[in-house]
Amino acid sequence: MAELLLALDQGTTSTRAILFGPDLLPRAAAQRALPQHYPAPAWVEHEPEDIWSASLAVLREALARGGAGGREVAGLGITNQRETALVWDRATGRAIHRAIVWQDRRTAGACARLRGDAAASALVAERTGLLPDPYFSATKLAWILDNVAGARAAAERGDLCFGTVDSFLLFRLTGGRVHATDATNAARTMLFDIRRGAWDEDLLRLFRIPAALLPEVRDCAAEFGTTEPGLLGGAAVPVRGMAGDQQAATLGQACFAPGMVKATYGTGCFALLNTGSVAVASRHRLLTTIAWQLGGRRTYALEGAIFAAGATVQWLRDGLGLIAEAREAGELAARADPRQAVYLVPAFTGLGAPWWDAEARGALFGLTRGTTRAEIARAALESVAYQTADLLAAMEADLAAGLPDAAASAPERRVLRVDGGMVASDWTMQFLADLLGAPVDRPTVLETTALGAAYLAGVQAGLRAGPEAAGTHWRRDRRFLPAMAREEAERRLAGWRDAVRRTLTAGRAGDPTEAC
Ligand SMILES: Nc1ncnc2c1ncn2[C@@H]1O[C@H](COP(=O)(O)OP(=O)(O)O)[C@@H](O)[C@H]1O
Ligand SMILES: O=P(O)(O)OC[C@H](O)CO
Repeated sequence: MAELLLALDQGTTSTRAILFGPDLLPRAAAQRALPQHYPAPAWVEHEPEDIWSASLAVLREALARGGAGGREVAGLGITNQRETALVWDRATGRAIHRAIVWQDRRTAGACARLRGDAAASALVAERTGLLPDPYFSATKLAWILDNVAGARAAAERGDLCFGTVDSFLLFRLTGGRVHATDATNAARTMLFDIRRGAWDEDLLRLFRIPAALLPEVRDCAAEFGTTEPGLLGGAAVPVRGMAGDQQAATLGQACFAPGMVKATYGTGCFALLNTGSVAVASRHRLLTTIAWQLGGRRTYALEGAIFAAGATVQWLRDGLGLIAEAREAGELAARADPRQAVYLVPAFTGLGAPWWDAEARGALFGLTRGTTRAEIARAALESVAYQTADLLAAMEADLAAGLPDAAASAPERRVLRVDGGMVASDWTMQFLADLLGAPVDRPTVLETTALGAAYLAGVQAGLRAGPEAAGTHWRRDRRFLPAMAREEAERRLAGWRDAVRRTLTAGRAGDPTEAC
């Protein structure tokens, strides 16, 4: 009987496939690194054929390692790096340009002009819940249409397809039969009305995007078609789940109730707070996004993105040479002099939410002759917790203003569920709990993104109950409880906010709860 669930997690730096049992416990996995291309400063591209070949390879490998054939798979769930834009030929499936990655800043000028236009900015915010920023797909797509010879005319004739990575992979897996995406990925394009759940004609006009390019938008758990029989284990595997990676992680963390929040600590950090059926408009420069769409009903989230989380540890290792391996950062931090107040503001590529200061650059404060690599390592790990505290403070303020019931009535809201490579650091997780004054829960399955995709496929296959049902697949590995006195935590937070204020470019305040 087909009861296995296969998840494909196509991320920015790697592509993973995990085969899960019907109990949602991982059985086998495979992974490939994804080459990055930097053709100009601040440009980041991926080769579409690399994305495709790595995806196919890891799917086949995970099946082989799990000793399973395609026939035993009840559903494949696809989850992906979000916003990254691809355009391909509808007849051949060949991309007409490399994928323009979410980190790519080539359209910063166009976005700055848009931000200068109050009516256009308001339209973007109101319809999409986003801010005019190169991060999102719309201006990347427009760039491809304007810079690849003949692309715009071909798009208008309906000869081309646009999609995020999920949509591209689905098209390839189904042999070009299905051009579709899901609501969470559509929500990151800056072309989608998140309240109506439909592509928005005003935005298509604003960004000059022909509607003929766009994929059909489906629920996150849906019939997305079947894979070509020759591709996976000799069978046509049904694709039954799809979600952007941070939304999939929110499902993997079972943050099903309004007020529940998860943070994923990889290179950067993405925190999502479930706001239920209400799309809360942020007054603190957080994003409003679709958490998932099931049975045609949308659940929304507030999202905050931090650009440098694990990246600060990579900097300690590769930039400064202070450590040889990531895990040494925690050991070093534990030996730091507790009397020294050293702060690192890791604005290596500017600061994300709630500041959105692209021009700010990193800074170290509080150095003395007694400062050693231990205090710097501690400041680097602490910076991740301080930034999380800023995000959560902004979320709390938005929630209180936009959803007072959830703010008051969700006891789980005070617990932060964490995942991603960096949560291996017990030292950092303990400091996070200390600073937040709230429990921090680390689950047993840390691959929450793949877990979320498998969960969606399982719901569609009828093997799992949907989020409304009682019970959960989530299991705790460890809870970190706050052990620091509140006054001490507040004193440290005040020191951090002073450091941020001194790092921000002129005219910005250093208090994350000040409305914009
Ligand atoms: N024990 C550890 N302590 C601190 N940071 C760690 C530890 N292990 C891994 N990391 C950090 O976690 C990040 C990798 O996490 P991962 O979830 O794989 O990221 P991504 O998906 O963004 O590539 C790296 O930036 C690494 O520096
Ligand atoms: O691929 P990741 O894990 O770095 O996630 C990227 C995000 O989806 C970008 O929005």
